[in-house]
Amino acid sequence: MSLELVTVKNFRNLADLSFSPVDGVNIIYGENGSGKTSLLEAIYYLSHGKSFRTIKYKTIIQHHQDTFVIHAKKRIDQLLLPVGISKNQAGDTELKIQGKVSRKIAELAELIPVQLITPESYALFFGGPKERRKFLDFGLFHVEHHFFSLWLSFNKLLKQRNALLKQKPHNYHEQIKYWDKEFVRLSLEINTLRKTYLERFRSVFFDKIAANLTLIVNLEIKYNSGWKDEAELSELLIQSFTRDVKQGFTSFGPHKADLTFSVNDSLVENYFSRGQLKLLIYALKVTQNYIIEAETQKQSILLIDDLSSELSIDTRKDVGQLLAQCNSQIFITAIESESISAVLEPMKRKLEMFHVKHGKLITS
Ligand SMILES: Nc1ncnc2c1ncn2[C@@H]1O[C@H](COP(=O)(O)OP(=O)(O)OP(=O)(O)O)[C@@H](O)[C@H]1O
Repeated sequence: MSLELVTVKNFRNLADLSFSPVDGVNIIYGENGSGKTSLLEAIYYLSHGKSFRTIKYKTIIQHHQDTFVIHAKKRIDQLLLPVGISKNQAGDTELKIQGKVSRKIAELAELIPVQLITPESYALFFGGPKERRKFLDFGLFHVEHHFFSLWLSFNKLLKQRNALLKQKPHNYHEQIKYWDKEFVRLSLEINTLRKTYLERFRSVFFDKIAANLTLIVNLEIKYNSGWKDEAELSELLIQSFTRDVKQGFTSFGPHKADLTFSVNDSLVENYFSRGQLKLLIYALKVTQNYIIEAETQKQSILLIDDLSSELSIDTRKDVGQLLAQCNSQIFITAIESESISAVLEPMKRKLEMFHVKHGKLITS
């Protein structure tokens, strides 16, 4: 179920790199600027159709080249499924799954669940609610088939509602009332799926993945929708109507929900040290992958950029214990491979080291 062969062409400083990762832990090490993060970025791009570093695709295409290509073979039972994505300077994207052109990145995303941990992952706590909704919905996207189409329908409706608001209607008229019935119905469905998923998430997180972490004593994970039921959301839409018209957007609904992580009534970002926050990020992402793997039989991928930064040896061991609990194919970057030996100790997985230098793999 893992990625077995990855080829990256004209992607940042990776002119033409091919490697065969193992179904276990893949360490990508090398000097600053050698191309380690670019390699993770390429794997991420293959699943998400976008970079985690920039929205400007032209900065990704190698200088003086027209098109980048990322290609991989994904094992599904006995089958080796070729998947690929390319993008050129004109902005044309081509996705291919088993030789057939696909128009939907969601198809690739569904096939290859890729999660990422970087030094910027603190955004889960310090960033806005959007980051936390994205985290929750990533899990739902993979385990709840119905969720994606529901989310697309909701977003279409939200756009229509906002367009209506921008026409500055004078009162809460029939047409809006009509749209709002559907808006409330979809909101309710999304909320129910999120809450059910979060219940499952909490039980896996507290009872299994993070059960031995002293860090999580008194940790609370809460979903705040901003309303409790159909009647309350309907009422809030009416009450906030004048304000919504002024703003030109809808202020209540699942697009405004948030997750909070707190300890003793303090948000973790105001309470935990950076090392503790990082450990919590690992625990949350491993939980997510564990659930995806348990419920879909798909193997997920965990990309970890610069693992050793800000983590003491003991915390690295804790990270190793956490990582040992999921079956994900793992890619870890480090400047020196020795810096992560404490992480690797508790993991009884196949291990392979890849040394990157000036955008190329060095066989040592
Ligand atoms: N479009 C591009 N074309 C060619 N080279 C690029 C392009 N974009 C970035 N680079 C170069 O790619 C190199 C690899 O960067 P990358 O971030 O992958 O390095 P890294 O090994 O992760 O380094 P660090 O350990 O410092 O994080 C950098 O030297 C960067 O200048």
